[in-house]
This record gives sequence, C-alpha cells and structure tokens, in this order.
Amino acid sequence: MTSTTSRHFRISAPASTANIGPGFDVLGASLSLYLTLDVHVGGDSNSQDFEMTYSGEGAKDVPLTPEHNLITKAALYVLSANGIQQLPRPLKIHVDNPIPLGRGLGSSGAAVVAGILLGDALGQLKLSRSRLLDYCLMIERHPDNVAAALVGGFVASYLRELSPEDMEGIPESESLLELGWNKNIKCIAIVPQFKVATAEARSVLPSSYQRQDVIFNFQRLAVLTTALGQNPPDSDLIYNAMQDKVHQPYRKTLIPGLPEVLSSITPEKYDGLLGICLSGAGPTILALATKNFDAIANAAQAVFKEHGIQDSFYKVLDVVEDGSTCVDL
Ligand SMILES: Nc1ncnc2c1ncn2[C@@H]1O[C@H](COP(=O)(O)OP(=O)(O)OP(=O)(O)O)[C@@H](O)[C@H]1O
Ligand SMILES: N[C@@H](CCO)C(=O)O
Repeated sequence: MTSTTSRHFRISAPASTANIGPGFDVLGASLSLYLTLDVHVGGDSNSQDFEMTYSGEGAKDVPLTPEHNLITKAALYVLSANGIQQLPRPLKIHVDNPIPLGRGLGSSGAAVVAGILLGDALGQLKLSRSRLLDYCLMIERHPDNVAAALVGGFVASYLRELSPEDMEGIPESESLLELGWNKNIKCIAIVPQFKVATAEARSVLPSSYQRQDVIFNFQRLAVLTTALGQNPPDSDLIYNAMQDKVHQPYRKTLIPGLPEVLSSITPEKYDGLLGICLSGAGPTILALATKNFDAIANAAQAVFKEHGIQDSFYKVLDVVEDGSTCVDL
C-alpha cells in the first residue's frame, strides 16, 4: 500500500433568508444554522474509494452519488472548469444539514456554496471570494441566497447584464454590498411542514409588472436597507418598508393562509415586532423582532392551523456576520 498526503477539513455554509419583503432577488441575510461538510481526502493512494454520508434534513431524499448530489455536482463544476475532470480519491465526505429543504431558508444556496468551496479546496485552486461567487451564480441564478451564504451578514447584490458570449466562460457576474444589521433584531423563522420548490414559486410570478407596483417596492427597498441597521429600530418604518407587491401576492396560491399571516401579525398587537414577510420563496414566514418571539411565532402557527396547515415549527435565529468557511483540521 502506498500513501499520499491526507487532508481533513471542514466546510460550513449558513442558511439564509432572501427578499425580506420588497427586495426580491436583491436582499439576503445569513442565519445561524449551518450546513457542514467533514472532508477526508488522500491517504491510501491505491484506494479509489468515494464515500458520502449524510445526517439531518433531507437524509431520506438527497442522492449521495457525485453526479447527482447538488454539493458534489457544484464541486465537480468548479474542478472541471479548472481542468480537473474528477473528484480526487480516496474521498470521504460527511454532510450534516440542519436546514429544512424547499422551505425558503436557502438550503440550496448553502449546498451550492459548500460545493463550490469543496471544489476549490479539493483542487487547491485558492479562488478569491468574488470568483467563488461567480461560480455559485452559474448554478443558482439569483444572487440573494448565495451572496448572503458566502459572505455572511445582510447583503444586497445585483447581477451584471451579460452577453451570450460572456456566458461561455465563468463571467464576473455580480456586485454586492454588505449592509448594516442591528444585532438586537432576531429572525423568527416559522416553518410549515410542507415544501415549495423555488422553481415552482418563481413560475407563478408574472413576466411584467404595473409601474405603481414596481415603484411601491423601490421606495420600500431603499428605506429598508438602512432602517434595519438603525438603533433603536423604528418598528413603524420597518413594518411598512417590508411590504411587497412583486412576489408575495402571487405566491399566496401556493401557501394557504399567507395573506392572513402577513396582515394579522402587526407591531400594534405584538410589542417588539418589526416586520413580517415570506422568507425566500416560502413557505417559511420570517418575522423580525426584538422581543415576544414565542408569542409572534405562536400567532403565525395558529393562523396556519386555521388554514389547514396543522404542522409547523419555529426557530429564533440571528443574522450572523461570518459567511461560509473552509478550515483545515
Ligand atoms: N444539503 C443538500 N444536499 C443536497 N441537495 C440539497 C441540499 N439542500 C438542498 N438541496 C437541493 O435543493 C433543493 C431545494 O432547493 P429550493 O431552492 O427549492 O429550496 P430552498 O433553497 O430550501 O429554498 P429558498 O431557495 O426559497 O430559500 C432540494 O430539493 C435538493 O434538491
Ligand atoms: N429571490 C428568490 C429566493 C429564493 O430563495 C425567490 O424569491 O424566488
């Protein structure tokens, strides 16, 4: 038996919430819930073994073959773009995922970011953060979740307009800005026990919008980017700035009780509530608050129950400053 240098490293990528009301495909914030990969590579150079194990959310459904798993597919994408056609062997990966799948908490964004970091580490490519994001965006074409998951914190981003020729390589495709987030603001994620695939939630959106609806969102988005960093937070300003006319009204067909949850839980009724919206493409509800977390979550759960959604759970999460990491062990 011959042996090569072995490496053991851990990749961690946070969950994220996108849109935050009016910021459809623009705003994202990373949340204190982490997908982790424990990776062992090298050692016995005669071994061609590949082993992928998985615990947590999606353990029953997620495929564990390199060509089918979203994490390893993303890693293979980075490697092949850099002239490496296969994952190095022997390779063992253990995935632990506490992020519910298809619920609007950025599970696919975290998986894509973790996979891109995996490819970078396995190929020893040492890509810059901005190039890593370019690769992420070749896989997940809206920047909000992946930008927040990679960089961490509260982030606004936009995609550059690219020509078809640009798309032949891995173009430099995005710009982002890290925004201020008041640390006293917690994110209550109320998660109903059913999935809405992002692709389906995007398919119900119109292809064009009325001018007044677009202006409604622009006005609120501009205010919200600063309002969430202020101390003390202004609940009236934030609650109204988190209203949206671009995606939530159309997604109510997929999420029973959505309009009622959003309209019935207000700062007047719940001291400490700042705003409430759909998290990402849903069905999770995101409530921002400084206190009364249980009462706010219970109220949302009660409305879901009235609309036939009996099972849901909630988590009180922080917006975390650190994004994704890859650390040698
Ligand atoms: N840890 C993971 N490992 C492998 N595949 C995953 C993992 N997490 C998510 N996925 C894939 O991503 C899909 C969910 O992506 P989708 O974009 O529909 O929802 P989401 O990312 O949870 O929500 P949102 O984008 O609204 O925040 C899953 O069905 C699965 O195919
Ligand atoms: N901005 C995206 C986020 C999906 O996670 C959407 O709402 O479709």
